Amino acid sequence: MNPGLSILVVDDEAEYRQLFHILLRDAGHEVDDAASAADALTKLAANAYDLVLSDLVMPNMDGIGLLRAMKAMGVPAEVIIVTGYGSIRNAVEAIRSGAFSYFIKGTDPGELLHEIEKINRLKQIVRTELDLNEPLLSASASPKMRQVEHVVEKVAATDLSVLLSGESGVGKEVLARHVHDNSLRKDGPFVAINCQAFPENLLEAELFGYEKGAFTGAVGRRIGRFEEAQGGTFFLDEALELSPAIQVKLLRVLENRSIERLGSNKSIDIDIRLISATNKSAKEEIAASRFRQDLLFRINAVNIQIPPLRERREDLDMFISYFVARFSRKYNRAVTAISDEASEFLKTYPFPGNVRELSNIIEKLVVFSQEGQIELDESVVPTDYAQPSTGIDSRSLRELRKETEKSYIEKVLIHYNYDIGEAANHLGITKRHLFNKISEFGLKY
Ligand SMILES: Nc1ncnc2c1ncn2[C@@H]1O[C@H](COP(=O)(O)OP(=O)(O)OP(=O)(O)O)[C@@H](O)[C@H]1O
Repeated sequence: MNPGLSILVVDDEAEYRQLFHILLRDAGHEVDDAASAADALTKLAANAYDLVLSDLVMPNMDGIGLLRAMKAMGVPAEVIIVTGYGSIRNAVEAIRSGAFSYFIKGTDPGELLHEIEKINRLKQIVRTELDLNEPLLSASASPKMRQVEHVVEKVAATDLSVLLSGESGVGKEVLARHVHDNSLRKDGPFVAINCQAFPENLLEAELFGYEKGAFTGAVGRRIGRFEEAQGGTFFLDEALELSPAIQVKLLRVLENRSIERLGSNKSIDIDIRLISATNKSAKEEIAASRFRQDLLFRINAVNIQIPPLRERREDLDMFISYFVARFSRKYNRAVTAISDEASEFLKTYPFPGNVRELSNIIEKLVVFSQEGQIELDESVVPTDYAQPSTGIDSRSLRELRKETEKSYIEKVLIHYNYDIGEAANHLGITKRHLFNKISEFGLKY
């Protein structure tokens, strides 16, 4: 449950002020009220509110006037307009003037609370004061991840070798850097190499370096990665992919704590801490004789298994908030809400690509966000997750969905005589979402 918002209720009728006051206070929000737009502007100048819930029809300045005055003053609070006149024109005007949402007096107050909860979801990001320059590695709600954090805390400051196992994208490299940053070697270098990225002959030269003339093309001396990592941490990604020949050489390095550059017999002492990563099962690689048991002992003093994201769904909310905040900042987008559809997708999608995939998806959703709201954009949803079309023609799934949606929404609107509340209810979406669809599809109302 998110902590409450600070809300200013603006209504010229005392009875409604009181009603909303009680409703919102009971839902855990902090409530203040004002009897006119002028009164509200005075309060807004003196206090910070997250949300203004304003009546539309008031003497002197009405709700839309208040909204415009707030925008002109640069008040950042969201606005929900309340009216007893459930006409769509007022609602559309309020939304066009920048209101977050619209509520019709006398309809289900649960819907109002639901809209407020949407605003609240993202306000938490600002409140949690996440350090967006740092990865999210503590305060996990998942017992499996807490165990990982516990082990990392214990071993970071030692020189023990660590093998990080886990699927692609779970954050093995992120964790390796974290171990380094919390080790006694933190002022030394962190040198990462992906074993799969190099063909075998090049990998050896890359790791050990070479002297001029060591092989054709070795036109000058080159320091290898082991040497570059002197005094720091050496991160060997995809370590179980190493060829048998390189495995023997690595074993020798770890046993002797020294290397020789290619083309030289001079031994150079090496002071590194080794962290390796793999998405394979060490047990299987050993059983299939693809990896040496003696080398595994050396690289695996401590084994840390990072669970896939689908096994730590408790952390999804935290990651969603973190990435939304991070990409909002990166693209300078003031995201204030996630639509129900987008939220539902993010909470149910299995994320086979783990944290990397979640991060990529949220980055695109933030880029596509409109009016501060993240909507579920079909082009962002992985294709194997989208529903397939029934007939085959030249239309993309996206076009087909749009057409089907447009004609269905039109039918529902006609059926309910353009009563937005009823139509939205029937469609199972919010009024705001329906307004967006009406304007997106250019529907008449
Ligand atoms: N805890 C985290 N906090 C923030 N971002 C994270 C975290 N874990 C993973 N990421 C994001 O996911 C991406 C993938 O992370 P990383 O490269 O560490 O995964 P990996 O397990 O090493 O993947 P691979 O096996 O494919 O190399 C990173 O670029 C980062 O953006």
